Amino acid sequence: MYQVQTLNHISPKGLEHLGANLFALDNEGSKPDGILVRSADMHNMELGPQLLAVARAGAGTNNIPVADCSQRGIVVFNTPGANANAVKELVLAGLVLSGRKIAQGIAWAQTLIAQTEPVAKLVEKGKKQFVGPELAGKKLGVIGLGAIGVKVANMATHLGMEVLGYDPYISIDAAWNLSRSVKHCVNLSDLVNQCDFITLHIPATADTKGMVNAKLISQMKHGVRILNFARGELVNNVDLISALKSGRVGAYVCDFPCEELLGVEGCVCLPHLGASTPESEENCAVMAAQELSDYLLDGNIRNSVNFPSVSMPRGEGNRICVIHKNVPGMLAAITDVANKAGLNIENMTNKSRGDYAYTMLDVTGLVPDEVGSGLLALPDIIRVRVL
Ligand SMILES: NC(=O)c1ccc[n+]([C@@H]2O[C@H](COP(=O)([O-])OP(=O)(O)OC[C@H]3O[C@@H](n4cnc5c(N)ncnc54)[C@H](O)[C@@H]3O)[C@@H](O)[C@H]2O)c1
Ligand SMILES: O=C(O)[C@H](O)COP(=O)(O)O
Repeated sequence: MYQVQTLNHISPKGLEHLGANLFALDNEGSKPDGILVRSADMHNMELGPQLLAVARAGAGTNNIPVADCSQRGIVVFNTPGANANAVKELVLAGLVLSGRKIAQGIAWAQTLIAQTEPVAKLVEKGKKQFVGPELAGKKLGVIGLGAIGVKVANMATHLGMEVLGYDPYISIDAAWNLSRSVKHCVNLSDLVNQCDFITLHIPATADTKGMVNAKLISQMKHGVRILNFARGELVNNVDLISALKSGRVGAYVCDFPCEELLGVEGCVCLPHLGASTPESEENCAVMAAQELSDYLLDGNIRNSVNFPSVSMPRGEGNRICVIHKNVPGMLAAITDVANKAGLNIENMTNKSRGDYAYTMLDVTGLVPDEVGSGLLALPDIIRVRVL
């Protein structure tokens, strides 16, 4: 029986994939084998030695100590694309909100109740303060053309916008899915200096944190409207607020409110609603639960952010799963231990990713305990499981 701890509310449709005969679900989870998480911050959590995997029901993994997990042989999964449509639809709202002063207009309309003049008259007198531009014919810059960025870029072409995209690491899949009318920018300056609207769809990493700062803003068009449905950390808020005050930035629509942004004119804050649809919560939960179950029960890895994708159909016999460093001689050393124990290796697979690698062997014959301890005694072996 595997213990699975849920750190956030996870859609019950996903949890159904963790059958009660094999998995015990628990919010507290003193010694979980697996963790299911959304945005809960895990950086200061103590992760026990028994923890095998963390599955993020969502895209961003900056709330998880991924590097530490890698060193300890804890596989971290996410659910690529499972909430992309939900975010795309909210970006559509964000585009309109950033141009048409809707949030400000709604707030103002609410104040009319206390006035002496008829509301309809006040509306017609006051509406001119909320005039804002249309999207059609304007230029939209999409930074990051992954699962969400591609959907946003394609959608914007259907709104009559001219779309420019920037992503130096674009995947082949994403490139195939991108509308041919999206203009490819090879550097960021080329994108930011011509766009009326800019939308961010990149992960928060050491390289991207604070990338929207005074320097980048100074290269943007005067009055540019910026949308951030990716992560708050991507934007230097002090620089952004000063640009909103000077009018250099016309509006900032952001899914990540924080103390300094609230109440700033021109800033529209949403409470991290990008993935908050029943459809997306369900998609993410189902995918995360399946990834976790497949790894815990069969050792297969799909959609990990720190280990390679490795899977084999399960046959008869036992499976030995080894997480190790990506260094020469590991395969020979692992198979040597299996051979010495008299095991016949029926199938074997090995893949590496950066500094780490993963090897699975399907063997016939009972696997004696010495195999596990023998493998763990080898240098550069991080974790061994016999399933
Ligand atoms: N608001 C929300 O609720 C919500 C929901 C889902 C995702 N997100 C955020 O959006 C981000 C993107 O999600 P996704 O599903 O599209 O992820 P993704 O991994 O499919 O796409 C990210 C893209 O960013 C690109 N990229 C990385 N660094 C870049 C850089 N410096 N410049 C340009 N491009 C760069 C990558 O090549 C990739 O194509 C997530 O990491 C997460 O932080 C927010
Ligand atoms: O990275 C993500 O997938 C989003 O930020 C969604 O986060 P949530 O699952 O907490 O809504």
